[in-house]
Amino acid sequence: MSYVKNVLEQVKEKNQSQPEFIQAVSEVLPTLEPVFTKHPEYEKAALLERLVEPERVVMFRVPWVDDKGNVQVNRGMRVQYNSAIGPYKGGLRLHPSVNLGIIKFLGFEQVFKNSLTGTPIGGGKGGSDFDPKGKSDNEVMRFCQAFMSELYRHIGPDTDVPAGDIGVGAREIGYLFGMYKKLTNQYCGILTGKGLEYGGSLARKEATGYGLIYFMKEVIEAKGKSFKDATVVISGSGNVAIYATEKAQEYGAKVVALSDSNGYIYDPDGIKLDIVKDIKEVRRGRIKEYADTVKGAEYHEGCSGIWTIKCDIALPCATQNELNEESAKVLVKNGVYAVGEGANMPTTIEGTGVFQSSGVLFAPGKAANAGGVATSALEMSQNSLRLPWTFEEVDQKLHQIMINIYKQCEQACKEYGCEDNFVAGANIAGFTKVASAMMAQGIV
Ligand SMILES: NC(=O)C1=CN([C@@H]2O[C@H](COP(=O)(O)OP(=O)(O)OC[C@H]3O[C@@H](n4cnc5c(N)ncnc54)[C@H](O)[C@@H]3O)[C@@H](O)[C@H]2O)C=CC1
Ligand SMILES: O=C(O)CCC(=O)C(=O)O
Repeated sequence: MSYVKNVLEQVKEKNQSQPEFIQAVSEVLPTLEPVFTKHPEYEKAALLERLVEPERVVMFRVPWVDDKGNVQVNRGMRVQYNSAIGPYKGGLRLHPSVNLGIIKFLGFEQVFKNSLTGTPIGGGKGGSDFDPKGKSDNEVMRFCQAFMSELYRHIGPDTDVPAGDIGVGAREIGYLFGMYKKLTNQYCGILTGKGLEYGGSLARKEATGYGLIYFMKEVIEAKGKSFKDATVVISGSGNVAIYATEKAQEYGAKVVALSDSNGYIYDPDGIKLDIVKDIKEVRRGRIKEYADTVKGAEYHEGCSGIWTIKCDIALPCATQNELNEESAKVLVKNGVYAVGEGANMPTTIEGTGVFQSSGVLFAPGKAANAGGVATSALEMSQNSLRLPWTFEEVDQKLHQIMINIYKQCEQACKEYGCEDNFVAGANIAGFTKVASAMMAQGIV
């Protein structure tokens, strides 16, 4: 058995109750075989055994009091995965499904993604099984304060810089920042995705969605295709989905569907984004309300039906494993030619296999959605400089970073003979830099 296969077997053995983590590692490791063949010294340094194990996992209780005066207890965690190329960096997720295996899969992905951005950030991820849905602002604030009252001792602007993810937006970042400042008496860039009034960066809110479209533009234009007049289906209706829709529309695409965890909307005339923003960003409502407002739009219960809509480009931007083998086959049958992951690991391994074997251009999340964390790194730079950049400056840097990520993936594919396999390209390109840094830093 090869070294890589052996390590993968160990990961499966040791983490049996963490299916998402095993899935993420199983997607990455086999694609790294040729790198290990080229670098036998990595095996001697047990590089892979060290890479798959987080440097540190912190798990803690989060007690808070709800509006009725009842004490609630959630579980909080932060996985500080790898700091070879910079301080740990990655979002916080608040969702009832959060568990250690999910946060580990996200942290593992983040290591490669952050490396691809070309900025000096290591990988981490955190969160809690707290469900912000249906909670009052005061309850969310008390939860965030309780969460930070433990987390603050493990993070720092040069140690670990969290940000948002599912369920964590500007409101939550504000409450977390306020508590960190109170506890430490320090005003610093401890979180990214901050409000513009207190150290946030212009274009961070838009960055993941815009970055996805910038990346996909490179992918499809290399094959003579364009967003102009393309029919696009996007799942989710949160931060990533909304701004992917905005940029795709700006490039002339017709986005015909969006979803949330209850169901999806189909608007054959093209989604009216101002209505979605009002529902989701202002009123925190359900996507169903769109069909109540817009004539000719349909609402369907259930999430996976969105993939039965005929489209040229599909962009899963909601959550992990939302696009399975069966849905992938339907998309292929309906003529999809490109799929770009705005979410983290939204496609199952089998679904990815269907796209790849059908010649569909498939862009994995760790490359395609890296624009968010890349812009977080730009926010950190602005915080260190104590100077804000204009929207245009940040957006232009983001665009260039996404082009560079595309080029790195393409280059790795060429070098290792896996042309157009962006999964392998992204894994190899992301891994190479982290591996060199780990080798240079000795056995730590
Ligand atoms: N916000 C960011 O900067 C980045 C986010 N991501 C990833 O993008 C994905 C979405 O994150 P955000 O937009 O930030 O979160 P969000 O909380 O703003 O939105 C998530 C959306 O997905 C929907 N959703 C949840 N489960 C669903 C399901 N099973 N089917 C359909 N819709 C579902 C929710 O209703 C919500 O509309 C996640 O996988 C996240 O890890 C990746 C890179 C950066
Ligand atoms: O901006 C960040 O630090 C976090 C982004 C994130 O969580 C992700 O890339 O999945």
